Amino acid sequence: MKVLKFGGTSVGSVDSIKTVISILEENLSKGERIAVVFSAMGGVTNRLIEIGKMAAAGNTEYVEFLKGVEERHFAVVRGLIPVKNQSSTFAAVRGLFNELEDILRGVSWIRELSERTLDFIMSFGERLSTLVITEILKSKGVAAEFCDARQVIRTNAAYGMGDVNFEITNHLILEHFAKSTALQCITGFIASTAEGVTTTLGRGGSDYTASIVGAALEADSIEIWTDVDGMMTADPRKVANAFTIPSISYAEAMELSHFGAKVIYPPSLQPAFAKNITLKVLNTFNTGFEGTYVQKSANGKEYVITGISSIDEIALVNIQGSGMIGVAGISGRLFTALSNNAISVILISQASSEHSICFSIDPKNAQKAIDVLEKEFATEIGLGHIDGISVEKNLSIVAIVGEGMKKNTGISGKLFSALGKNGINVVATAQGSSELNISVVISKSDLSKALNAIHGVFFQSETRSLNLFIVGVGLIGSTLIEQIRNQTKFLRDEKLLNLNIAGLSNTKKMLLDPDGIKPENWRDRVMDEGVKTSLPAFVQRMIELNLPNSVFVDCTSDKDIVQYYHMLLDASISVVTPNKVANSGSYSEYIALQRTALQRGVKFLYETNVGAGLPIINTIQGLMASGDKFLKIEAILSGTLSYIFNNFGGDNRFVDIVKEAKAKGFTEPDPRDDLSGADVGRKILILSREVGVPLEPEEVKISQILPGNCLNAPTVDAFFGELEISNAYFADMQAAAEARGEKLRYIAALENGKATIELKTVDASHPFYTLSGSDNIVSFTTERYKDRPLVIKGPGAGAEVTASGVFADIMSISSYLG
Ligand SMILES: NC(=O)C1=CN([C@@H]2O[C@H](COP(=O)(O)OP(=O)(O)OC[C@H]3O[C@@H](n4cnc5c(N)ncnc54)[C@H](OP(=O)(O)O)[C@@H]3O)[C@@H](O)[C@H]2O)C=CC1
Ligand SMILES: N[C@@H](CC=O)C(=O)O
Ligand code: NA
Repeated sequence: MKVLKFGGTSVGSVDSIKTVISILEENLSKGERIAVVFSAMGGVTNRLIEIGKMAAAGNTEYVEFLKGVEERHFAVVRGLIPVKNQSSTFAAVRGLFNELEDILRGVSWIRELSERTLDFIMSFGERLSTLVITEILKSKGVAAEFCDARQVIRTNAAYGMGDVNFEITNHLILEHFAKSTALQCITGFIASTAEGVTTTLGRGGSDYTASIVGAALEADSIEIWTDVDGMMTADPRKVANAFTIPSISYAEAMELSHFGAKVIYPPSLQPAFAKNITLKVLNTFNTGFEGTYVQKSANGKEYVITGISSIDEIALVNIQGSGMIGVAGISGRLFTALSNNAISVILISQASSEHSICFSIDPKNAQKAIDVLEKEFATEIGLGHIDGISVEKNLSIVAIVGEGMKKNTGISGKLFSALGKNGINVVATAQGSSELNISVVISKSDLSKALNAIHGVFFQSETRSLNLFIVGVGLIGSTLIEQIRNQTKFLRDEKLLNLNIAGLSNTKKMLLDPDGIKPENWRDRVMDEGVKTSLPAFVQRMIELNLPNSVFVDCTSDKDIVQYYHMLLDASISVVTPNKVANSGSYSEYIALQRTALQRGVKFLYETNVGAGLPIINTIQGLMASGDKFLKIEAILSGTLSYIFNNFGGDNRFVDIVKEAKAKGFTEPDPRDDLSGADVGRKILILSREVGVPLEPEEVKISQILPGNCLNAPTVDAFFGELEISNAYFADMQAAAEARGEKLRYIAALENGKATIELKTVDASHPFYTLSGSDNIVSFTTERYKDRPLVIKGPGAGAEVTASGVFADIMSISSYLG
């Protein structure tokens, strides 16, 4: 025996009822014994309540509303019953509406709508839908019978939420089913008292009916047909990656649905659970969907948690005071006072210090709770034993649920770290000792971010998203976007990672789109949809969007942008940048950024500040963390100058080689920064700071390679002009070195706390002699690398290597976020 239940949407239209009929026919064709429970047509119950209230208020417009409800039922009769059989059903439906009209007239006359009357009015919803569908089945030759649940389900007279008398009910159901083998079409939601007065079953009503009938008949299974694909790992409206849970235990279903998952209302399924009956949640609108199985214990769990749920809006009440410590009975009085005033408590948290108790409630009850508690504890407040009672609003609860928590450690760690890394403050937390649920109270504005971040870390075989906001789409920025484009499939398939470009900007236009800007058409979109650039607006919008796993990527060489780093890190947004400005300003600024990132638990990564993609900063940070001491650094840190000195000579003009370096993407946006030594100066300064030498920019001693006329050129064009006329200056320098069998090298060094940059000539015995292209080389002498220094060498400038270094920083944030 199987009991099927179809909800309001499933019986809400001609088309959906057609599907319902075919599902029933298919079951019958297999020879399976089934019974079926129907809800009222979607929206009808609410409409009937509204109509009842209108009538009670003397508003005669209810008559029109009622006509609408009648018409919906007539439309189903017309649509699904052959014309020759329609009249008897029309008559039966009309009969019910006549009865309803009489009652409503009575309500409007006496202007009173008791719970008892309302139950009776509501009962028409299920009676009508079930009557019509029974007639449709009969017209198709199915041996179907209308079963008015008021004949078989007995409750007390608690109108609105009748308390079922199972002993009598079970007996009545068994007796009823013994009488006939026809398909019983049962009205959901309704019941009656022993005196025959109509009652309803409260929340989850028709599910409850199915559960009561299924349990009484000891059915093999109960199928709850809804309009969604079963129970999901999270609310799909809030978490795009949410997916269907294939199997879930009764207890988990209880926990999940308590917090928002409205697909089923498990308390109403208790009778079926008590008899160990398997419940399947299926989708009338997707009959291929296999369903969520709800059973005593779930099978084959792939993840440690089963789902995440939330309550969007709660208020947190806090009561605290030193007089509460060690005093028995405070919480007893507190919760009794609340319960006496019908204030339901959603979550409770008390630390072992007993200094405070906080609990969350529906915000509607907040003021009432304060009044009640101030009255209850008036004496203690007067004596100063209790400081007072405060309420915080605009909060939400997020709960992770799953029986896997019992067996696995580190779950709460994972939860809190996902929240922490996304800068989400946990206001309160509670975990039951059943270890089935960990709940956290957070700010409502962080709800969506929290749900997505948590879903990402717990359901990792689902693709996670990193949201990138890239400012600067010049050489490096656009190369980065191209690399992202080429790696999209690999990252998605192999790393389950989606790099979502949620914002882009250059100096003219900016575009933010949380749904993503595709790397395939970003130029067109920025051009067409972008608005005038405003960095403050870009940053503000980013913070407002509050997307989880956000990363700000600064691919400019702008000075002003740096002031936003703090704000971003403070908002728990990681920053990745090849821009050296922030780290080469004052030491206090450098250290402040490091601290903010550390405090906020986010990342500030800038590997490409020195040696482009070469792993220089990471190497230093690794050595420093493990306790090595740096004794000396010697390095060639300019890709541009390296390229120039490796290629200048012979017939080549100096200015042409500089232009080549620029064309190859080695130079700074302003090549004077490279040739003036400023760029190398910034790099050795950053390296000094990384190894623990707190230098200021002016302490780096830079010796110039440029003659004064070039150095002072006011514009880039003028600079190239001066280079043209200074060719002999550079040619002589190069020739003199060559004559000695040596090469020109612009070498930065840090030793004894002093940073210097000098143009030197090196002979073939020097490790810096054999460089080519835009090579950088760094030699670290440390306590551990004393006899033979640690050397890192390779191309240290260029679009591809720099963009890939930025990419690597982004990837390391993705692994950090987990
Ligand atoms: N080239 C290399 O090998 C290496 C470069 N770097 C660093 O990479 C960074 C980028 O260099 P590169 O790509 O060559 O520079 P580009 O000049 O090619 O690009 C800079 C981009 O930043 C944009 N931009 C500048 N200021 C702002 C602002 N205030 N708001 C919005 N957008 C802005 C520019 O917009 P618009 O197009 O409108 O001008 C442009 O899109 C620099 O900091 C550089 O030092 C680091 C290591 C190696
Ligand atoms: N312009 C720089 C690029 C890397 O920082 C260089 O030439 O090294
Ligand atoms: Na680097």
